[in-house]
Amino acid sequence: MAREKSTQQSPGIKRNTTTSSRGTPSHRPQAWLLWSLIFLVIAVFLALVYNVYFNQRNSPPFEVVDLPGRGKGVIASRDIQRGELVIQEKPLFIVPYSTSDSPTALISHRVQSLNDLDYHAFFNLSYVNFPKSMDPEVFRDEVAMAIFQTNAVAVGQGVGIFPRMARLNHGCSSAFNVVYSWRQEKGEIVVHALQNISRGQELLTTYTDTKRPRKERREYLSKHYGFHCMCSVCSLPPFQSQASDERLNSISELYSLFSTWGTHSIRGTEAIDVVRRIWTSTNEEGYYSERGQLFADAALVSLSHSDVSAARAWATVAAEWYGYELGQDSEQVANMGAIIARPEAHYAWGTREHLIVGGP
Ligand SMILES: C[S@@+](CC[C@H](N)C(=O)[O-])C[C@H]1O[C@@H](n2cnc3c(N)ncnc32)[C@H](O)[C@@H]1O
Repeated sequence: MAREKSTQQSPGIKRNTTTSSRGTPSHRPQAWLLWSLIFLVIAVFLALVYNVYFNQRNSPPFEVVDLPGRGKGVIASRDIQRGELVIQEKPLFIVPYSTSDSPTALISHRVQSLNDLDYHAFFNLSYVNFPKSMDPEVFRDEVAMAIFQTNAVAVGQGVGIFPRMARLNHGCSSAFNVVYSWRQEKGEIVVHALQNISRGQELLTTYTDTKRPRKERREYLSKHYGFHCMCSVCSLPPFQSQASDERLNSISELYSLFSTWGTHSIRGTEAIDVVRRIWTSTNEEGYYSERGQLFADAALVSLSHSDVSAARAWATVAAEWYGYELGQDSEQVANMGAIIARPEAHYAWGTREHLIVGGP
């Protein structure tokens, strides 16, 4: 019946489509319009969401701001995940470690060769340890040298200036949350987040090996960088600061002990045990740097002793931590992949007595 009805009605319906605003057929063009509108709204909404997401992923996740008592510094403009790439930068210039020329003349020459933009970026950087008796407007070469000493970082065979990265302030032990590494093949520096960083938190790198007591760290930082470190570790109350110092000392000693496996002074099983102890102590301290290297060394010990499953297991955790610190696309992660795939193909395979050393 319904079908019959609809067939019978169709001629009249056709006639009515342009004049009537009621009844099913006269709604057809409006329904079409309504659906188009809905699709349009959805498309615009998706484009907006994508745009926001895309911009977030592609604009730097930080801003450089003035921070009382420490000049400029770098603050997260959104939450940053552990392992995220935060800075990728080519140097303004790189100089060799040592030179027969006067270092001041060498730096001055490199700075004079910069284009206007880079020249200003260089002279915008901060500097310390500049004699008060000298007028910085007059002694430009000496200012350039002071800027270089305050901001340059070791890369490959030389020392370079990276103006963006140079805004990162320092933190000790558990306080630093980003790590830089040099990519020789691309001639650039990359900085990765070693810990999750919340929006508004300062990004801190480390200027020195901080696996040493607060007094030593502060002396070094004061001498070379002209500041008294008040990072979250240096500001711990006396009892906790002492506990941290003891842990850091013990971690350093454990690293030294581990290295004696290379001279056959400790057995493979003991070396692996030391790695586990370093892992526990660094967890307690909140010190996450250098783990990729530590676990890669444990993989090396394991495969040298032909312990295939330990080698694979250590290489797996090494790849994870290298991934955070140096990037998933780093050659170190690729090297661990090769060990996981074929430990026996490694040059050190079976170079020590056969031994089950044990995994993580
Ligand atoms: C490489 S620059 C870092 C960026 C610098 N704050 C700026 O304004 O460009 C090194 C200098 O920053 C300052 N600095 C770095 N870390 C600091 C910290 N934790 N506390 C106070 N000052 C710090 C020191 O003056 C140091 O010599």
